[in-house]
Amino acid sequence: MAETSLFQNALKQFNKAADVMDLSQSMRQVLSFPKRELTVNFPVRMDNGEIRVFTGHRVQHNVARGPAKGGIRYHQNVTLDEVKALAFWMTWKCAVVGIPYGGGKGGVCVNPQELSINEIERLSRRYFSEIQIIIGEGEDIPAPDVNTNAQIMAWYMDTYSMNIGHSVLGIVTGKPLEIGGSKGRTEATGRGVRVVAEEALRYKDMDPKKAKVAVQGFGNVGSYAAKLIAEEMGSRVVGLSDVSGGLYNPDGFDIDDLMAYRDQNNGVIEGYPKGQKISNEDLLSLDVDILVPAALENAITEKNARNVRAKIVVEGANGPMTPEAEDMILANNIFVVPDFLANAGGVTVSYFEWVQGLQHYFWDVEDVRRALHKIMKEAFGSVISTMNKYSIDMRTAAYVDAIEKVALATKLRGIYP
Ligand SMILES: NC(=O)C1=CN([C@@H]2O[C@H](COP(=O)(O)OP(=O)(O)OC[C@H]3O[C@@H](n4cnc5c(N)ncnc54)[C@H](O)[C@@H]3O)[C@@H](O)[C@H]2O)C=CC1
Ligand SMILES: O=C(O)CCC(=O)C(=O)O
Repeated sequence: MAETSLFQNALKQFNKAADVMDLSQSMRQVLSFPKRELTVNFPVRMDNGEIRVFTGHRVQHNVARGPAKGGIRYHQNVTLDEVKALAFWMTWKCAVVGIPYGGGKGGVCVNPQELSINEIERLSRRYFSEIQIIIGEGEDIPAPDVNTNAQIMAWYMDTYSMNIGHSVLGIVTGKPLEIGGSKGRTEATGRGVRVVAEEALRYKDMDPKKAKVAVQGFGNVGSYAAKLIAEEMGSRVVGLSDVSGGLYNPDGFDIDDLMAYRDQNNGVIEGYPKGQKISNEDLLSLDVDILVPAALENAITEKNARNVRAKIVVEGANGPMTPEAEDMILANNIFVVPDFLANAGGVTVSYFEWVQGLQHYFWDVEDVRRALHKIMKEAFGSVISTMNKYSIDMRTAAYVDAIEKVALATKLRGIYP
């Protein structure tokens, strides 16, 4: 059976909102197509002296509201179709929270677990040089995503700066603090998830202190979402999982302890002693108030959607639910806070980092957190108003809010479809 295209799934979501807005066919076309798609095949010398050729992509979906912005992932399943979908969602993400960017995304088809740290450095530097023809601090600004981190951003920044001849802080975000990173960026996506999770509970008249939570994915997004939901909202995180499997503890996990364990244990939670072992499928069907899928796309499909028992799903990952699964989830009266709103905290603090880098003036962490909280809360409130105005689901409402902004920018710039 042919794999479902992630980009086609994303277009289905977009068209559902475009129908609600009665968006013209010509504007639909303008907003559907990616502006640029670059594929690069490039050689990397392995530690044993052999040369391997890797394939990477960088897609800029839309730049009507500002430079393209979005992360770069390293994963063995990266395809151009996936990167197109992820770039598409970045356009709506930046628009829904009102930061002045378009959407971009990149990826390299590689399993980084199979490479040494030196091989990853060589791959990162070569990939970044290859895509340099379309990036720039005013054109397209990459950031971390799955399996990339501050160290890799440092190599990107250094590679670009060497080629230009001086340090260019605004070329990438998610950098280490010592070379122009922003305080609060590492935790930012998880913090944004925590803000909308609390808003969703409030909207549903539920008490955060009594809420039970399950989180799929214990990387950057999942671990900080779990930590802040537990520490700041007082909710009990009873289920967690990653690529190695899941864990259940009805009393709630100590997230700092688990993060420390993961960091000493090849990046996975497998073998953590203070929890009962469960599978990733079991995790999705736990009897909790909030489920946070924060791993990869298509975690919830029509095959397992009927097992989801959470009252609220807050999508930390990009595209964790297929459109067919969402129909089933909504039919079961489960409230869904959509990905490109729920996980917009990361790009929002990336925006703060970019501004700080351009100005060479750096903020306190309290200022970063306060500004992030305000943006996330206001975007949530605005999408809820749109949802209630049109009697639509929250994802469609988030698209309506975002499409309105991008379509208006497109018209103002002189295209009149
Ligand atoms: N890092 C960021 O700032 C942002 C990331 N995202 C999205 O959040 C998601 C997670 O990204 P990060 O946390 O940055 O990646 P990461 O690489 O830090 O962590 C990914 C996590 O998912 C787990 N995982 C991988 N395959 C899995 C599977 N089949 N089942 C269960 N768990 C699995 C990994 O073990 C790891 O714990 C992705 O969809 C990403 O695009 C969205 C917004 C911003
Ligand atoms: O921080 C950024 O610029 C983008 C993060 C990202 O890739 C995402 O939000 O999916």
